Amino acid sequence: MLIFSSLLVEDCRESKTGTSFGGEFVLFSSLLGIARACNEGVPRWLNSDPDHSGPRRRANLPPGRMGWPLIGETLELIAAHKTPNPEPFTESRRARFGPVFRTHLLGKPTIYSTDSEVNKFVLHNEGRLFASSYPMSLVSLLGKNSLLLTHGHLHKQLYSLTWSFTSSSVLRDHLMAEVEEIVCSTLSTWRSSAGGPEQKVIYVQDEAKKVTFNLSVNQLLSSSVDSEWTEALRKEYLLLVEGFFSLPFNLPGTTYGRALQARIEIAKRIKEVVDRRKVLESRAPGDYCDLLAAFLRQKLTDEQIVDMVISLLVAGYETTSMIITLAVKFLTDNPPALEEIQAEHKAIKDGKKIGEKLSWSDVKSMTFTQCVINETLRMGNMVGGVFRKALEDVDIQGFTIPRGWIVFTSFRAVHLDEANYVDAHVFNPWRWLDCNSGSNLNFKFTPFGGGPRFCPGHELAKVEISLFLYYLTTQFRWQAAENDELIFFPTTRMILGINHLASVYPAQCFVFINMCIHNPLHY
Ligand code: HEM
Repeated sequence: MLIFSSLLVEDCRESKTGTSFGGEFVLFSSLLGIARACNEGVPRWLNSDPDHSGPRRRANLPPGRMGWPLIGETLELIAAHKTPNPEPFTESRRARFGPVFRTHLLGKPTIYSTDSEVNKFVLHNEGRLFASSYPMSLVSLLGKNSLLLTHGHLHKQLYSLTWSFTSSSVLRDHLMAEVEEIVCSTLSTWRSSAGGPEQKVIYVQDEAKKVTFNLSVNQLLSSSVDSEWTEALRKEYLLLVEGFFSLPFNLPGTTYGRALQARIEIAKRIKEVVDRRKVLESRAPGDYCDLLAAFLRQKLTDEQIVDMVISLLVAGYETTSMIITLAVKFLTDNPPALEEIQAEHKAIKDGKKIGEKLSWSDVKSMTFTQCVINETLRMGNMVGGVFRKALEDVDIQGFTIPRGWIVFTSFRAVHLDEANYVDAHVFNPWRWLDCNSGSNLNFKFTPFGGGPRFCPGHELAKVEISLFLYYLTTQFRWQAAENDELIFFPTTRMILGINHLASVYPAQCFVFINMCIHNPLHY
């Protein structure tokens, strides 16, 4: 899956809100000997048109500007997304050129679409007119057999395998109990051990990440690994993810070099689990029912298994944990919404015996919770859009997208367009009451993408978020301890890391840094 941030640019999170760029990228730009060159009127060798679109095709291009040679408008894009308000990048171009414009991003000439109809057309034609496209750094780190990178028959096989492990029935019969257990055990560590009033710092983003990572590992490898193994893998995995946002220079000490090393280590660890499992399966076939068992049954090679495990961890980890974190933030900032979700959860809890777990129908009955999740997905835009490559010249809305060009389908622009949502920048979960399923709305709501690559984990993600919010609101009360803001590069995240200070009172409360929690309410 492509997040805006899966780029070839160096991450420089240390600068948090600044618009400076990492050393590798600055070096890269200097090497290019930057000279501003708009598409019109530059010498041919400077005109960054690697596909050499002929005059006919160029005449039909959507309007726009290509920015600097080779790096195009990448710096402007990143600078905008390192602020809490990246919209001007898109809005200024949309106002000047219309909803579909050309630009040059991440080394490629790009058609940038803020139009839901164009997005729909592009995503539905995956594999025919367009193919998903990822930067080189990501390809090497994920591995060529990753579900996100495969095409054709292999993609279909791996996709339906993944889908079969996240379907409603699997969720209802198996996965939900696992999610519940992991959420409850994570939240139980927040409680005051002494039982008296005390203050405690809770890092909600980290806590959410523990939940989603542990769950993914469980789902993939089940009981074949213990918590120590999982934590060691998570550390390597964090290094790997850093590499997604770096220049693909495999030099010692670079982010990308460290990420490649981490990938080798992760592959070794996963391979050990696979070898152990093969022995166990040969002694007692059919004892396991996780994804690894399914991969082995389908006779995937070790290399394919490693790539699949890595890509599934990538796809579900940061996306879901960040939406959990954002949902807590939006609720904290909106007391009426918080009260309503608390009331919904309390009504469910009141109908339960002490310690009784949630049922599938309980989750399905959480109407307002689903509204909160939809609104968080719309405003949070964890996946701001996806990149596709045109496999041939494609004519659409009177324009031609030349073969080899990239199309960026911006979900973010559609989700925050006033023409699609009244007061689009206001968190208003009630807007979903009339259309709770949030199913696509004719491509005006696509947090999980669309077409043949529609997110196979969308239901699982919603269950994880619902359960986290349920146990949070029924066990704790909280208040914001300090303000924080969202930025969108290299991924959607809080500037301060959305760390929450929890002030814990005996059976009553928790507070966070940034947003906070109050107390365990007897559960
Ligand atoms: C809130 C959480 C999530 C969001 C916002 C999200 C969003 C997306 C989006 C937009 C895509 C489409 C990418 C494209 O078209 O290129 C996608 C694909 C994918 N997602 Fe998710 N996702 C989430 C959670 C999960 C989870 C929990 C899993 C775990 C199974 C998962 C697994 C995948 C996979 C494997 C793909 C690739 C499908 C393909 O390329 O065929 N996602 N996701």
